[in-house]
Amino acid sequence: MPNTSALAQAAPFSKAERDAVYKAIYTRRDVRDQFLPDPIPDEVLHKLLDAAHHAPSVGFMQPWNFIVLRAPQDRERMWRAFNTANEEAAGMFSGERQSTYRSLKLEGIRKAPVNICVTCDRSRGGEVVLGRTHNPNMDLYSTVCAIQNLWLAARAEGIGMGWVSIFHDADVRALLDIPDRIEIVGYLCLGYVEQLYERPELEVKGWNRRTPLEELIFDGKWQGDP
Ligand SMILES: Cc1cc2c(cc1C)N(C[C@H](O)[C@H](O)[C@H](O)COP(=O)(O)O)c1[nH]c(=O)[nH]c(=O)c1N2
Repeated sequence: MPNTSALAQAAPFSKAERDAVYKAIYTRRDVRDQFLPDPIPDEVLHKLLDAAHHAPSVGFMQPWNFIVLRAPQDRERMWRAFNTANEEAAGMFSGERQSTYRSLKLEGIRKAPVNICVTCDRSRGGEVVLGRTHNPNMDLYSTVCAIQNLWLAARAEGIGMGWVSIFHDADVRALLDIPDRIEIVGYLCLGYVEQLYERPELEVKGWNRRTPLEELIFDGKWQGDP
């Protein structure tokens, strides 16, 4: 018989609590340039990482680690790796799209006082992991859930976060001493903010727009192709 004694009431959220959850979701932004230099106190950073650590994970595998970088010289080295990759990325667009790309700021590595590299240890659960037996990528998806928890908790604490993925994996690995068996999932920049874009910056700057939700919902089976 399952032991149900650990169950508690699923206490309903008050209106204010519900509003706060949606406020975090809808006003969260990817931050690149609005970071203030103020340090993030250790206890606040710990709260954010603990929120990340309470994300769901396949088989309760908790495959994540958080490499925290604060030293300006460490962040400077990461920025140089970004810059190399970003030059290559710019060259992959042509014409006006390339000029727009070059005008975008796509990271806050040096401006944000804290950078965090989030990794996934694919071997943490042993050979066979509950829920991952038929799709090994579930551990990576779990790690992304942790990053989203971190992003929303940061928003609630007045801290902006930006995800930077314009790197060669090998550069990040070498700079942070990450062994081959560990997957690099996300590189994040965090710092206090006073201002945030009301809409995604990439929309404000004409790079892309939000797809109407109705176009993305299918009834019963795939209906995306004519
Ligand atoms: C996996 C992944 C990777 C990246 C991003 C996001 C995610 C989920 N985003 C941020 C992205 O551009 C942003 O989320 C969207 O433009 C939507 O904007 P808001 O997050 O709503 O502000 C991002 N932004 C950026 O400026 N440089 C980058 O390298 C990346 N990389």
